[in-house]
Amino acid sequence: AWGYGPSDGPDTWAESFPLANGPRQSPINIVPKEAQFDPSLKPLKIKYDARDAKGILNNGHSFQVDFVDDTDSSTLTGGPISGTYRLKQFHFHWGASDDRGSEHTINGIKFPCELHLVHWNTKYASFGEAADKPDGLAVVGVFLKIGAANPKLQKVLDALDAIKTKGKQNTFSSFDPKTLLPGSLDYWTYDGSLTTPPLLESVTWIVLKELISVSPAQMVKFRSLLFTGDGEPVCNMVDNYRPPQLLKGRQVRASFK
Ligand SMILES: CC(C)NC[C@H](O)COc1ccc(S(N)(=O)=O)cc1
Ligand SMILES: [Zn+2]
Repeated sequence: AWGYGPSDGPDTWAESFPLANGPRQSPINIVPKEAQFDPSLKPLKIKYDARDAKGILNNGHSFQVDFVDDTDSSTLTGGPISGTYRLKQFHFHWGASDDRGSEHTINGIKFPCELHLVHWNTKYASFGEAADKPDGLAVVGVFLKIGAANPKLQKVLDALDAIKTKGKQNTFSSFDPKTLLPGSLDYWTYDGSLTTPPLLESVTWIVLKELISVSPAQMVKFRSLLFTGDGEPVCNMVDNYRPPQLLKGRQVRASFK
């Protein structure tokens, strides 16, 4: 199976997942000066209901917080997308040290961590149905930068001790991920893909310009997770990021001047 190590990492993924060399792969390096301001882009409209939070899972690649998505109670609309997209889960990517960990980069700069809020287009019946359609998914990306401890992260980080190893999951309730977002919803947007196998080219990426903070001690919590399952040789869950991919002629648009 795939991973982030020398023998199963991003450079090997094309062997089993030919989309790895496709025309709209993610992440990318964002060069703000080359992004075109698009006045037709609408403001992002994000409406989440804390009661939709369901569980937290170590999936062996990251950890994710899953949401109930059988109604339009937690949705993303506006921005570059048309129609209604429902929140399915959020997860993170991070590094072994504070100098790396994000998937998208800005002018080649890597951040220590990146948050992904994954939504699916309700014109399809489910996430699984939407996942391989060109307009199937919309992921909001948020960069985390080292600074003061972020109190909004703490509930998530405190839940990690119970899901240390691959496959472990726990209940996780009453959490509004909107509290993780920065004050400004200015964004860059481009057509891309899942950043992990199966690398499906189904994602409208919406990367926020404003960062949120995370402290070094909080980063240590992320790094306390394991890629490996109970009873397997221990492998710390770190550097679970794919590096930037070729733009291949794609336009990156900005919602702001
Ligand atoms: C093919 C479908 C049904 N299964 C996909 C699997 O759950 C993985 O889903 C995802 C969802 C989001 C991302 S990211 N890092 O681009 O936000 C990557 C994989
Ligand atoms: Zn992700």
